[in-house]
This record gives sequence, C-alpha cells and structure tokens, in this order.
Amino acid sequence: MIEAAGLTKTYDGGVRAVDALTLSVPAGELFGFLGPNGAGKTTTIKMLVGLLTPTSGSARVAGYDLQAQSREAKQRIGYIPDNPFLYEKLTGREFLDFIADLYGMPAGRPRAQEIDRLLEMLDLAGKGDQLIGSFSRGMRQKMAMASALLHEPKALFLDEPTVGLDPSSIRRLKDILRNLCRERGVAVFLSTHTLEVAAEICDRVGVFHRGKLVALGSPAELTHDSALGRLEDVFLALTESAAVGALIETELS
Ligand SMILES: Nc1ncnc2c1ncn2[C@@H]1O[C@H](COP(=O)(O)OP(=O)(O)OP(=O)(O)O)[C@@H](O)[C@H]1O
Repeated sequence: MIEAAGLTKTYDGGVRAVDALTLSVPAGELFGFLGPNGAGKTTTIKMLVGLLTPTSGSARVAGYDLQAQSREAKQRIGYIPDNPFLYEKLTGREFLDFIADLYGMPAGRPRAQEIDRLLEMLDLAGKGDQLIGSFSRGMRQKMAMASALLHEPKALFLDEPTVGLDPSSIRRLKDILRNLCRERGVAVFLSTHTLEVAAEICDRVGVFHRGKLVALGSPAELTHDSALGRLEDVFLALTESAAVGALIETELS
C-alpha cells in the first residue's frame, strides 16, 4: 500500500536527510517509524504524502506514484502533521465541512452523518459547534485526525501523533488506529520517538537513524532476536553511533 524505492532527500546546503530508503507497508499494517530527533522522519513522511519532492527515488501509495499521479495518490492519503494547521475562526463542524468540500464529497445527510460519526469517535461530539480557536492542543490533534479520516484514506500518515495528548487520549488513539488497520485495512504509518507507543501497538517497527533504516521487524523480533532484550535497549544501541556499524549487520542479516 505504501512503497518507497530508493527514496532520497538532500536539502540545499548538503544535508542528506533521507538516504535511499526502500520500504513497503502493506494494507492493514500499523507501521512505526522510530527514530531520534533529526533522524529524517518528517522529511520521509513529507515525501510519502507528496509534500516534498525527492532528490531521487520514488514513492507510491495504493499503486499511484506520488510525482506522476499525485492527484490519484493524494485522494487515498490521510496526513496528520506534527503541528496541524486548522482554521481558528471555524467551528469543528464547519472545518470538517470545508475539508469535505476540498475532497469533493457531496453535501447532504450522509456527509453530515459521517462528520457526526467522526466527532463521536474522537470524543469531540460536544465540541463540534465550538470555534477551533478555543480548542486545547489535544482537541486540535483530534480535529486534525477527523479531517484526515473524512475521505476514507487507504493510507494514513501521522507525524508524532501522541505529543500533547493525555494518557486516556493516547489510549483512544491507539484503539482507533488498531481498528482502522484491522477493520478497514488502512495502512498506518506513524513516526514516533516514543518507544512505548511503537512497542505496544505497531505490527512492525523500522528504526531510522541519520536518514537510514538500521533495523526492521516486529517489536518482538527486534527485542527477542537481539541479545539486547528490550526494544528501548535496541533503539538506544542502534542509534548510538559507536554501536551502529556492528548492529546494523546483526539486525538486518
Ligand atoms: N527545510 C530544511 N532545510 C535544510 N535542512 C533541513 C530542512 N528540514 C529538515 N532538515 C534537516 O534534515 C534532517 C532531518 O530532519 P527531520 O525534520 O526530517 O527529522 P525528524 O526525524 O523528523 O526529527 P524530529 O524528531 O526532531 O522532528 C535534520 O538534520 C534537519 O536539520
């Protein structure tokens, strides 16, 4: 569902933020993209959703190339950036109506019902008629989530989705993401530097460091197959430069 082939981004000034990433995330998989600050996670996601042009390589979603067939690909993508832009002067419901217009969803009862369903699912049912300007950070995250799900994407990208959420909202988010994968076959790609999130809900985790994938597997594989034990230890060891060389061979062999 989500495919990257040799995906590379070198910024002006020479920083190679993503270096020949090749990766495939099938429908129904919850994939965690785990890496320390500056690893290149946001740059990768922006290329996968078509917001940033790769220096080389390509990305496809649902079989559509993000460069050559960008419209078709974007119709199938939901994206929640780490700092989502929302219109402060609109109410939650007005905002979702506006997003539905952008996606060309016909106005009418089914659309209003879908908006109500999403507001309910995200515990925003009582807030739909309040101005977004009055929302807390967590409520904004949820509103961004609702707007990303409205057109029923096949692939959902979330950049650091748990930042700013309280524990019960994190629990709710995890349940929602699991359901999207299991019941709707959505491929979910989330970036995080929170090991707990990756270990608990992701089917597979890619550890990303300095623009490269240094380990890939289920949380259990990454921990049990490693002499290091816990995912946290694996992560720390893999992202500590001194240990990277030796471990890349172990983990990817
Ligand atoms: N517009 C830009 N121009 C130049 N360099 C950039 C730009 N955006 C990001 N970078 C650099 O690319 C590298 C990867 O950044 P990126 O934001 O993709 O990492 P990240 O893993 O998302 O980090 P974080 O977890 O801190 O958000 C960093 O060295 C960063 O300084």
